[in-house]
Amino acid sequence: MIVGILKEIKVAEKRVCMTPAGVSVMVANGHTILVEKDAGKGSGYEDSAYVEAGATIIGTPAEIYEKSDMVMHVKEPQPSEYDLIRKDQIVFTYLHLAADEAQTKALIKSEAVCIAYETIEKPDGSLPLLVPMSEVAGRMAAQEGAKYLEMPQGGRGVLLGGVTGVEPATVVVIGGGVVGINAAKMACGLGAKVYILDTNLNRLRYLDDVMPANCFPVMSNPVVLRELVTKADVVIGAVLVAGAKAPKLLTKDMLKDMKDGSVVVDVAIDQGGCFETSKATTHTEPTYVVEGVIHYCVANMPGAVARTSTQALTNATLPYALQIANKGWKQAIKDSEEIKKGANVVNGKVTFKAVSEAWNLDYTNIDDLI
Ligand SMILES: NC(=O)C1=CN([C@@H]2O[C@H](COP(=O)(O)OP(=O)(O)OC[C@H]3O[C@@H](n4cnc5c(N)ncnc54)[C@H](O)[C@@H]3O)[C@@H](O)[C@H]2O)C=CC1
Ligand SMILES: CC(=O)C(=O)O
Ligand SMILES: [Mg+2]
Repeated sequence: MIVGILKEIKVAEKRVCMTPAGVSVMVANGHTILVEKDAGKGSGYEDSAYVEAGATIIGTPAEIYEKSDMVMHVKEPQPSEYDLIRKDQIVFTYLHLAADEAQTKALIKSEAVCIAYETIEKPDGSLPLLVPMSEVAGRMAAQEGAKYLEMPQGGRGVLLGGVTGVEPATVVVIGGGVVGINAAKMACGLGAKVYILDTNLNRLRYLDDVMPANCFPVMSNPVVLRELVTKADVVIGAVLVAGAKAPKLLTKDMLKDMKDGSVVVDVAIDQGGCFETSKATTHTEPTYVVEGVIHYCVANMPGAVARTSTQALTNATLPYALQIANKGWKQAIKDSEEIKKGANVVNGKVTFKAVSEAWNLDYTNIDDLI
């Protein structure tokens, strides 16, 4: 198969979807790999490293779309690419369609086969291609919270860990999955008092077992949330209902009761955000203020630590890219329930239920298309 590795064009996005090491594995499996010029530069991989791994360097995204059977990205295709996507072409990347109606419609129109990293799901319910970036974003969320609490950044001037004789900051993490546990680990490590909320009792039991003594796992409900956010210096939004729009848990009304100069980090913004006042921001302008509360809502947080993220992402995506390239998309889906769950829009049909529900579109079972 001819596989195209596109350069990221989202604002300040420096990741690339495959390292040269990943390319060498694809080439060893008999695939032709086209890499857009300078695709790896932001992550520290020169074109020469890709050539050494057996790839061909291509000058423009248009040429990659024209020549490839499968195109790969990190972030969702941007509007400038919509018309380049071809019928029957495989598009394999993060899509987050339940938060993006325009992209959903563009992918339907393209009649391409769009497989989303973030909805590929293992039998135990885990999301193997989301996990590495959730680890990164969770860890970063604690760092961003600490940073924006500093006064030069507009924060209320509280040190996350406090010091001898002075109370530490209070951090509330909503959602105790991969993002949540990673955010909580970092905040706990810095000495903050951390509440982590989830609706899944088994998950709370697990958190209770593994987290340190300054972490308090709590059953999530609106009453508890309202009470905790009034005490919070940092609130981190980390909930997910796979592939669906995030529920709005922190309301504008609750926000009014928060302390001025406190910080909210909505990691779930890629699925539309779990705070009522969230709107997506970029690394060049990451924050804005509502009701005196600093909002950080960057939808591609791992892009800021591209070197780490690119390696972690390739480690996870490569085995799936390989299966799709080796077998073709139909056979790969027939053989793998995990990849089947990744199918979001196929040949003009929406094949992921939560996406069809988000935009009131007809749903087609993928089994009818393979
Ligand atoms: N902004 C960014 O750069 C990035 C964003 N993300 C996003 O972060 C979000 C979280 O991802 P993961 O941690 O990997 O998901 P996950 O599936 O590991 O964890 C989500 C957790 O939320 C809990 N949950 C669901 N509904 C809830 C509710 N109403 N109240 C409290 N908890 C609830 C679930 O029980 C689960 O434990 C996703 O939207 C993901 O796409 C991930 C990576 C990067
Ligand atoms: C998961 C995601 O949205 C990201 O890594 O950018
Ligand atoms: Mg206020």
